[in-house]
This record gives sequence, structure tokens and C-alpha cells, in this order.
Amino acid sequence: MPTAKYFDQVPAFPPDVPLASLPKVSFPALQKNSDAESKRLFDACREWGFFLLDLKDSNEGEIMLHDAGNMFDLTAETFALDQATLDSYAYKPPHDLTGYKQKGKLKTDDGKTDCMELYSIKQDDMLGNCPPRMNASPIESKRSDIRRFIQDANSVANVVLAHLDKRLGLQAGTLSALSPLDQISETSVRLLLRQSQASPQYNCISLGGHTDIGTLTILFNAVGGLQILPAGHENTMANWRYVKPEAGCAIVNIGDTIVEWTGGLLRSSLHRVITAPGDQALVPRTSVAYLVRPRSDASMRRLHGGLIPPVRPDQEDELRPVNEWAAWRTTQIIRGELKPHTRGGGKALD
Ligand SMILES: O=C(O)CCC(=O)C(=O)O
Ligand SMILES: [Fe+2]
Repeated sequence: MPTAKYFDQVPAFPPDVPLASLPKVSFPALQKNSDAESKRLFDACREWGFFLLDLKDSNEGEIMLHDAGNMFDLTAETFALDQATLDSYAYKPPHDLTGYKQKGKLKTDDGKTDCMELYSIKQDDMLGNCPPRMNASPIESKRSDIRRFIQDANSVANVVLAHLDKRLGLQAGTLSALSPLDQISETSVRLLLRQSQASPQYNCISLGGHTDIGTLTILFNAVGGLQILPAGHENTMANWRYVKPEAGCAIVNIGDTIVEWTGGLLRSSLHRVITAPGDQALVPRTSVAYLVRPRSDASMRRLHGGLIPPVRPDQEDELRPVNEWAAWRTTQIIRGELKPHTRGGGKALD
């Protein structure tokens, strides 16, 4: 998450909860093109589909952490608005996910409903790639901070994508060219709030199990509650593992789109948010996510080259445009016709 300042404001993460042993990848080492760090990144994307990205000791990384702090402050300001005002910016699923989602709109794995408030901000709106939308007032007044967060998060994402290009044996720049800042996409900044609980219900699912639909996600949080279901494990309460947020680190995860593009080589892991552990449940839980989606004219078709296995004669190539595929998948999940599960992590070509 952001800087240590935000960790100092919340109770400590308890020592006695089951943790996902996520690899921690050094951003400055990736910037210096360390081959060992690049390999660790790739292995993490295949095994877990998740890793901690340590942004400290890098100028660009420290700026990113500062930007994320601004987004934390924006999250607090936005959700402090009264309910009627927030409701006037309500999102319109499945095609327009920009705006406010109140709690209780989504089904969780246990048949109940979620308790997470979300506000999605459209990248194209902030960058001027589309006619401006009217957002809640704290967002309107912080357009330049949001723009800076987007630009810096996009640069961080591109460092990660460049290493994935290299490890996959794709031509340099292949993945970043599929989500450039100057082209229309569904990329968004998502502000999330789980309110505090006076008498915590530790088994309460705040946001149901899902995989992220896009390319990759850069997530910042200071309070725990994010959990991953490790690959090969049945979806039972006992099998989920907490991710422990660390000061100076972002949490990065691979989305379904890269799984499709790589023929299942990289993993998109099932994750969810549950009540924060220990005393952390007593304070509001804020998170900020930069959700990278491909440019709207891209397709879900498998990429060619390098380690990516070609489509076999018994397989059907996925040819749908990215947004059509995303709307189809979102609708299927909302209707309960598809149960999200971990995807990818398959074998590479030798
Ligand atoms: O709040 C979190 O830690 C995770 C949120 C998440 O998974 C999402 O927004 O897709
Ligand atoms: Fe997610």
C-alpha cells in the first residue's frame, strides 16, 4: 500500500491468520532489468497470479506511493458524502460500470450480498479521451491528482508488462501496446470502502470471490481482508489465505485477459475480500485499485509466438472483441451461470 503513514493510522495485522506466501518483487530491480527478479516475477504470475511489488528505493516507485496516498484521501472524502448524493452517481451494469455502487448489489459465494462500496472512475474521462462525465465533487476537484495516479500507475504496469513480454518470448512492447493511455478502453481507478464493524463478523464476505477481467490490477491497501484461494484448492472457508498488506508495496495481480492471450500460461487467481482480521475490523477499510483493461479495439485472440502454445485443432480460438467478451462474462457471473474460479497457470511450450 501507500506510505507507512497510512499503516500507522490502523491497528496492526494480527500474526496468527493463515497467509498466502506471495513473492515480493523489487520494482527497482525490475527497472534495472535484473534477470533474477524478472524470473521471480514470471514465476509468481504463473503460480499465484499475484505478487507484492516493493516500490521503495525507486524514484518512480516512491512517487507512485505518494499518488496512491492521494487516492486514499480521495476515497475517504468521496465516501463521506451523504447517501443520496452518492446514489445520484450510481453505476449502470453491465455496460457502464463507472460511478458509485452501494453495498448489497452483488452476490457473494455464500449466497449473501456484498458489503463493499465502490466508486469507479473512468481513465478516458480523466485523460480527456472522451467527453467529460460529471463525477462526485471530490473526484471533480481532484482530476489532476487522479491523472497523475493514472499516468504513474500505467508506467509501473508497463515495467511489469515489459518483463512479461521478455519472459514469454514476445516482441518487446507487445503487451503495453495493447493498453496505451491515449486509446479508449475500460481502464478505471476503483475506490473501495468496507465500513468498520463494532462487533466484527469475521466470516462475513465483503466482496465475493472473483477473478479480475482485464489485463492486470495494481492494488493498494493498508488494512487486510483480501484473500486468495490457492490454485488446486476447493472453495471452502478453511482454504482461503490472507494477503498481508505491506507499507511501500502494491499488490499486483494478473487478469483473465492475459490468461486468454497467453493460452492459459499465466494465472488469474480467485480472490475476495472478507472482514479484516483482528482489530483491523474495527476501522474502515479503504482500498484503491488501478484496473488495466485493453484498448477497446483489441480482441481476446491468443497471441502468437514465444512460449505461448498455439490453438490446438480441438480448441476454439476466442475471437471476440475485448469489451464484448467482458460484458458476456460479467453478465454470466451476475446471473450465476458461471462460477468464477482460478484460470490459467498451464504448461509452456518447451
Ligand atoms: O479491496 C481489495 O483488496 C480487493 C478489491 C478487488 O479485488 C477488486 O476491486 O477487484
Ligand atoms: Fe479483484
